Amino acid sequence: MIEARNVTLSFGETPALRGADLAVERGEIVAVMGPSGSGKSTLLHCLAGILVPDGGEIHVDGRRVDTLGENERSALRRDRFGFVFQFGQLVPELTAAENVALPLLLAGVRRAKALAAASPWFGRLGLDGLERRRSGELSGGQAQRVALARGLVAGPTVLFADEPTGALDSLTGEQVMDLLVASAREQGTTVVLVTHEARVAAYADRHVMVRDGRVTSLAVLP
Ligand SMILES: Nc1ncnc2c1ncn2[C@@H]1O[C@H](COP(=O)(O)OP(=O)(O)OP(=O)(O)O)[C@@H](O)[C@H]1O
Repeated sequence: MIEARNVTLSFGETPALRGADLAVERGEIVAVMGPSGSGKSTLLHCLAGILVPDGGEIHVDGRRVDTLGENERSALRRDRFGFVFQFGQLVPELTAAENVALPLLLAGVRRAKALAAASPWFGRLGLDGLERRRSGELSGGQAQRVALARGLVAGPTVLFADEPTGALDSLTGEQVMDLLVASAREQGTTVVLVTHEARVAAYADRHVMVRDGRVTSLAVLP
């Protein structure tokens, strides 16, 4: 489903990726671990077509991602990928329901239909009654569950999650991870999860370590 081969990327003089290789099977949940600054987020951004590598190849869901133009990459992100980031990054002016519906609205789905598709996610993720709140009126855990619903509402083939529980306390983080994993399994969504926390990585089927811009080890979790 995902294959990265010898991916390199530098920010000016700083090499962030120095020949990273990664393969992820369809439906697999893979945790990308490693020290701060090792290149985890850069690798995720390359896989997701947010950043374009300097070298190497990236194939995701049958498409070569690294050679696509900006418009094609943005269409691929919108249509096939879902995202959850550390701080949720909800649009503050929109209600929770509108935030969840956003990927559908951006894909051209009519407002009523998009909001109808967003609606079941509130019950599914324990957010009933919060549909009309804005992000400033949600707790961190609620906001992150809204962000998770937004990441999954369009039925992505791959969910990219970068430290999705990084801003949450451990209990709230566990609730978010339980929901993320259950929802991904239910939809058969492949998940690439960047985390530096072993507790979070333990939710994955497998973890890989990134060190100095390379994927250095593969391990099957017990
Ligand atoms: N936009 C940028 N401009 C310049 N340098 C960058 C940029 N993004 C990342 N880097 C550098 O690239 C390297 C890899 O960064 P990256 O964010 O991928 O690491 P990370 O493993 O995700 O770290 P963390 O766990 O701290 O988030 C680091 O040296 C970082 O300083």
